Amino acid sequence: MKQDETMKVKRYDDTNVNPDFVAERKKCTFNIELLTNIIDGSSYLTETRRQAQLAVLNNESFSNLPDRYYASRDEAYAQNIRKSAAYIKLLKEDKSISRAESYFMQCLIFPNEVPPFSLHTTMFTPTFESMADEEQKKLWMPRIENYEILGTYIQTEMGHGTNVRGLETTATFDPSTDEFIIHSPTLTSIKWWPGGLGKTCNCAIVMASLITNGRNEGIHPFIVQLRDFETHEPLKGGLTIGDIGTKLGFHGMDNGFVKFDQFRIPRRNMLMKSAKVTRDGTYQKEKKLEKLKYGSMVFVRAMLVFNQAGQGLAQAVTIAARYSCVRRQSEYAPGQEEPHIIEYQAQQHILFTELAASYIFYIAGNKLRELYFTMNYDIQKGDLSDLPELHALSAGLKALTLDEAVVGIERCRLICGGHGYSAASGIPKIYTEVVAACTYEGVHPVLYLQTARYLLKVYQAALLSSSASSLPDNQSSKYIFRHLHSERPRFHFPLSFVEIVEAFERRALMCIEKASKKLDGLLATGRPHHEAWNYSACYLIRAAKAHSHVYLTSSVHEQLETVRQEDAGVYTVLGQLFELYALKSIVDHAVEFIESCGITTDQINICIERIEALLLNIRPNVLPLVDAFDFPDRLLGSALGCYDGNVYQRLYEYALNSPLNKSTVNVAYFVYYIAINIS
Ligand SMILES: CCCCCCCCCC/C=C\CCCCCCCC(=O)SCCNC(=O)CCNC(=O)[C@H](O)C(C)(C)COP(=O)(O)OP(=O)(O)OC[C@H]1O[C@@H](n2cnc3c(N)ncnc32)[C@H](O)[C@@H]1OP(=O)(O)O
Ligand SMILES: Cc1cc2nc3c(=O)[nH]c(=O)nc-3n(C[C@H](O)[C@H](O)[C@H](O)COP(=O)(O)OP(=O)(O)OC[C@H]3O[C@@H](n4cnc5c(N)ncnc54)[C@H](O)[C@@H]3O)c2cc1C
Repeated sequence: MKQDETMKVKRYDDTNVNPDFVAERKKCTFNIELLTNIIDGSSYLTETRRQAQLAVLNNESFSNLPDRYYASRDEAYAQNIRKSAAYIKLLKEDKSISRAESYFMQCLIFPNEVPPFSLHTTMFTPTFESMADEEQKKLWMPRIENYEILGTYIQTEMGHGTNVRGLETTATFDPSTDEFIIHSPTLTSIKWWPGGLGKTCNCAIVMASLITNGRNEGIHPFIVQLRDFETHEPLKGGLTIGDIGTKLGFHGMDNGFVKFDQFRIPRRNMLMKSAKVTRDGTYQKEKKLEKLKYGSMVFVRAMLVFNQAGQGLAQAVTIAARYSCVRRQSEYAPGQEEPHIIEYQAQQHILFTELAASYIFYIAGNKLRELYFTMNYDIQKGDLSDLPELHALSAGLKALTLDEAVVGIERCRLICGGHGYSAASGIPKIYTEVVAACTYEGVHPVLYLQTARYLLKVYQAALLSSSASSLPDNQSSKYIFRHLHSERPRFHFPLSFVEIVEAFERRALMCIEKASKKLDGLLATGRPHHEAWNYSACYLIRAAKAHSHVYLTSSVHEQLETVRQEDAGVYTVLGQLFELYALKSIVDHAVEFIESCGITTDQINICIERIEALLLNIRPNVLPLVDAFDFPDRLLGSALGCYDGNVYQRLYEYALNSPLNKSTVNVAYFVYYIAINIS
């Protein structure tokens, strides 16, 4: 990105800060900037992010409506399109903007929004790049890269989302014209949900069952032009396209539907890297590359851990923490001034455990992102050996972190009392965006079961081997081999960090063993595999969750070991957060830890006591710990969570701006009440 020295503005306005915040910030015991670097991934990424954010803040084309929470759906969509056009123009003009910079810019231009063109970058382009052959890339990529083609990813249908093999849309090869005919044969086969499909995108990757020479060869990707490049009208020849209507959130996004009625596309619009149909209709495929077609789902799932679970929860926590340091309520000691609500242990327990979780998801999410890019490099070159690991890890972690994050966001809203329920708090918006990610890219029971499927395979392999040497070091399931044939250690309380990681591993191994036994037991009674699998689901899901917890604790522990060499202050606070998250999880799943680690209920009680001690340790650093997330006020969009802590003034301004306050007597009240009473 072109650097502009003149645009260096002060990040935070330190004038007019609530005096309570000034006092809170003075208690800080660690170097905030270092922690920010860890959250971002490096000091370089922190600087990159800040520059990108400044560029957005200083560009008027990216400004929001006076108040985003009062926008109707039409206005929200129009605003997103206006900002998208300015953003895409900028990306086209300044080719030096890197992928990371554009990502950071996008987050701030569209705070807590998935904008209509986002499917173009997150799914359409990656799927095309991964599934098209070289000739197709040469032909299409220049127009995809310069946004002349704006694409979405069309997979889900009204009747099928999870069961991808059950999709009904067909792509039948017609050798007489060298074309595929895309068709929606039933009401339930209408494509439903794709982001940006309703009004915005002009092209799409469409997943459909390929039929040639009378044989159904299964689901394949096709690139399909949907709209005229000049007029933007839907193409003639058999397309009915529209928006699917209002949802829980995503108001600025045109999730859409499309019904294909014998719509024709050239044969070469089938993406032909791993499979192809020749001119005479012969189908050929390279079996080993078959699973590449699921690749973009793996990508987005891996990114959602830091992007939605980590960042979403961290934003809600920032808002709740700042508000808790401003809000005073209830008489703590007779005759004394009301304390800030942060002083109540009940408040601290919720707030600090969610603060800890947000750090864990952020840091583990960053590690997963790095792992994804490392492994995907080989995968794209045709070595798919790491794909099962990456798929299992991204599916389980997407599910676990988002499951925990949405509960955490809601808990943050609740501890803000009545003002948490106001849109002005910013938390309802965060919730509706993050909870969508629990559905898109795969519902969680299904994803956990995918992870469990992989774990059982690893477990079977471990039973047959006594060493882990056959598994590469980056395999998160290596502990299964390591612990299967080794003695369980005696755990000492309070647990050391190393013991914490081993406790999570032992618990996961036990859950995997139990799931395997359950499945084998049902199979032994003569049940068919699919039935035995179905009635083992509760065990299998527990195993997948426990395994995902292993990745969270072990990857953050690895990060802690690095930090230990660098800075004692940051190591201490990060260690407290790590311990708090881990101990709370142990207490929440006490039965599993007691059984797998040979620990006692008394030792669980030691964990409970230790949690209370950690709340006291964390208390002085609470504002600095959320400041370290470094969220600009514009990103949070919250009257309760602003950096300066001037909560009440902002709430009042928000209310004064309510469209209902434009008149003193509302027209509807006049027409339906006063007028009727008069007549
Ligand atoms: C710093 C800068 C960085 C840049 C950051 C970018 C940030 C991006 C952030 C993004 C944020 C927001 C964007 C959001 C946009 C919204 C997008 C929404 C899009 C969608 O929702 S698209 C539709 C998604 N649909 C689904 O997810 C469907 C879910 N269903 C499944 O996945 C199915 O369960 C299924 C896995 C497909 C089952 O199919 P099937 O029955 O055929 O498969 P089996 O169970 O028999 O398994 C077969 C075999 O394949 C393996 N496998 C399954 N899935 C995958 C996979 N994804 N990858 C690899 N392998 C897979 C499975 O394990 C089996 O293997 P085996 O036979 O055991 O060897
Ligand atoms: C905001 C949003 C954006 C989206 N964007 C896109 C997009 O851009 N492109 C696109 O193609 N799709 C998109 N989707 C669709 C999304 O991917 C699907 O909704 C999702 O994969 C779930 O499929 P489904 O809705 O058919 O649920 P179903 O598959 O019907 O599942 C319903 C429930 O049944 C249970 N269930 C189903 N199957 C199983 C099983 N095998 N084992 C155990 N339990 C099961 C689960 O509890 C599940 O929650 C989007 C969805 C949303 C909400």
